[in-house]
Amino acid sequence: METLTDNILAKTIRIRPKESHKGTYGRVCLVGGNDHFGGAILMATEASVYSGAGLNTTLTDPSNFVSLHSRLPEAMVADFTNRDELTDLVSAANTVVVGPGLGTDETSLKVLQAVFNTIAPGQTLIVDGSAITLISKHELKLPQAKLVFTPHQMEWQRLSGIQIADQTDEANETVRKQLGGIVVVKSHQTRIYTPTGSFLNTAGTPAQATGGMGDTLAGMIGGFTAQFANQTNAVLAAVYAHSAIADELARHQYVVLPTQIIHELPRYMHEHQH
Ligand SMILES: NC(=O)C1=CN([C@@H]2O[C@H](COP(=O)(O)OP(=O)(O)OC[C@H]3O[C@@H](n4cnc5c(N)ncnc54)[C@H](O)[C@@H]3O)[C@@H](O)[C@H]2O)[C@@H](O)CC1
Ligand SMILES: Nc1ncnc2c1ncn2[C@@H]1O[C@H](COP(=O)(O)OP(=O)(O)O)[C@@H](O)[C@H]1O
Ligand SMILES: [Mg+2]
Repeated sequence: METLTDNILAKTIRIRPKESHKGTYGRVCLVGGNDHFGGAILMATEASVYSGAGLNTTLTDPSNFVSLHSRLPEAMVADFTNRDELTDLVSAANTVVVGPGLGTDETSLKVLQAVFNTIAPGQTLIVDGSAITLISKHELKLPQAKLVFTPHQMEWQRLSGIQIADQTDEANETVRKQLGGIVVVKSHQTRIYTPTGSFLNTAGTPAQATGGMGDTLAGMIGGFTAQFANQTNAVLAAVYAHSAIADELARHQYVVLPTQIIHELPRYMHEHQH
């Protein structure tokens, strides 16, 4: 198991070429946010926008449209129950993030199945939060795509069947192989399992233990994978940056809010571009 350091940022965050435009930096489609968990998809979307993804569209419950637009005019919105719009927007994306605040009811399940039926093998699909719980509950068949799962330990227990106390590297890696793709098992020391090796994130702080912190990471992984070519490095860099920014803020703060991490992203990425 390799420990992540800021080397991963230098390997990943590129100085932007002059000759470029929003299309150069990827399209992200974020799917989630029911009528109770609007904040989750708002934070995920804000994290993707502030990570620098060129175009961001959020498929959510219409009750979240006004709050999303008033906070984040950069993002586009659409109703996640509109099947035609979902198909068009998911198909057009480089990266799709599904799950933050999606919920686990009948509508949530239909939305997730629509995403799974639309996604293509060349696209990156970040599977977070409620989407992980739904897959576990309904034993859903996974689509062909570049899959990135971002469970916390309880969600990983549901998805993998491995009890939290038994989540050893060996057991986690065995299930990752069965699932395919990358698995980010989030905890106070997040572990990332990839086809090319396993990584330990020793950055991060208990000041991060607050709702929305994982939704924010999912959006960052969305923004990083959409604009940086090496998908594994993009995931690793997002995990590291999320915690390293929190560590900076926690030097002077008892608690670090997800939105505070998001707002530091443009400055932090500027300092670490190569
Ligand atoms: N503002 C919002 O709208 C928020 C919405 N959220 C959404 O709420 C939905 C449910 O997610 P939750 O994670 O709250 O609920 P879950 O029921 O999936 O998991 C939470 C449970 O797991 C336990 N647990 C064990 N180990 C853990 C670990 N290492 N990290 C975190 N929890 C651990 C917790 O104690 C808790 O009982 C998701 O879709 C999520 O995106 C949450 O992110 C909270 C904020
Ligand atoms: N004590 C801690 N130390 C370091 N990181 C933490 C700690 N507690 C939580 N985190 C981080 O916060 C995030 C929580 O994710 P998650 O539980 O999915 O949050 P939510 O679903 O509420 O957005 C993960 O990235 C996790 O690593
Ligand atoms: Mg979560």
